[in-house]
Amino acid sequence: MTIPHGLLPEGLRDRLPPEAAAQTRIARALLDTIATHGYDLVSPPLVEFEEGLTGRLMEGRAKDTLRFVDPVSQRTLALRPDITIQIGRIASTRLASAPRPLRLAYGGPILKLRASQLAPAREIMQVGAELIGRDSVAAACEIVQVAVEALRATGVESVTVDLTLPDLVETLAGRVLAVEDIAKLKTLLDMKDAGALIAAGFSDWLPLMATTGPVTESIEKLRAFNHAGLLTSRIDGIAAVAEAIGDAARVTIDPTERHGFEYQSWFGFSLFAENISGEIGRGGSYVIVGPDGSEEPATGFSLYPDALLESPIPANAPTLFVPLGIPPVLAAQFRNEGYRTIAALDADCDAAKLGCSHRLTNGKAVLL
Ligand SMILES: N[C@@H](Cc1c[nH]c[nH+]1)C(=O)O
Repeated sequence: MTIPHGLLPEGLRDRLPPEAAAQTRIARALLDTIATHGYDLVSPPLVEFEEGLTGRLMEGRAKDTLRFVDPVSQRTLALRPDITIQIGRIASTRLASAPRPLRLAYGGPILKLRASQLAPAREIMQVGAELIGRDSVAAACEIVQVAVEALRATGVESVTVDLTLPDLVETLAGRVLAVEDIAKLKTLLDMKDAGALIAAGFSDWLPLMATTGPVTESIEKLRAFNHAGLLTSRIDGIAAVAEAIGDAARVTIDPTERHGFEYQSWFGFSLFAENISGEIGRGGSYVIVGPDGSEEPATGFSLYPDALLESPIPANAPTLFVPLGIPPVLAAQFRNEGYRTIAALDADCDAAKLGCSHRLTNGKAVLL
């Protein structure tokens, strides 16, 4: 069957005006804000050797990676499903001797093998920052603050940060439950199904489900669930992060949320905004495994700015039609003043049809 002209594979699409411009503008605003906090931009390739990418991923993400055989190297290559993994590779190899903490930023497309009904796009933009060499409370505070500030710089007003403790169940149950039971308990907690939890003999864990909610109450409830003080450092940690966020965002806690946190350790967070459906980003602490098996702590976040394109796209700058025969310096003057200019190339060019708001007439910008 021949593929109709112009058809793209499922989950892939063109971004047209004005959406493409809005996407670039948002990514730039995010990266500019991240850069002001001392994060240096790196730009890893779209494709790498499969082992390099999937070897560093937990199972969930590895399954979601698109691979192909490269006719040149005869090796299996993979398209990156997450730039954080590439940053880990760079930090543990080429930048292994750079001073720590190392602050790196990135932005570019990632690709997922499968789209879902809720997330139909397979190619999405990812912009983020990774703080390498630390997974302390101070690192968590910085990372969340930079993420919130970057989002706000794009014009998003009310941000919600949902804090989570990705390794909470292991920490609490590691010594009392068998590995299979831990896996079962985690699945039931993920489903937030109280009945099933009781039926499976995990009723002791019910109060944990009720700890989800606004930060102050949630921390109190978590402290009450803090058996043998196993959670003290974690609870103190998220309380400190919540305080550091202050009024910049609404803070909630969902201590058992693990979806999307396959490799994060003691600390994780998701970002949401008013009027935007779904998550806009997430982050947390994790471990980078080096080529010799050595481990280095890190903390970071990734934002998915495509979600922000749902909000109204601001209009273009005023666009000035420059008729035939106008000296180029005159048009340049108007560009310096903030106009976009569209130059007539021949007599067929029509200002209105080309979307201009003004026409250059007698040396002045006149509204069409
Ligand atoms: N890359 C992760 C988020 C993250 C960045 N750094 C640590 N965690 C994700 O997109 O889910």
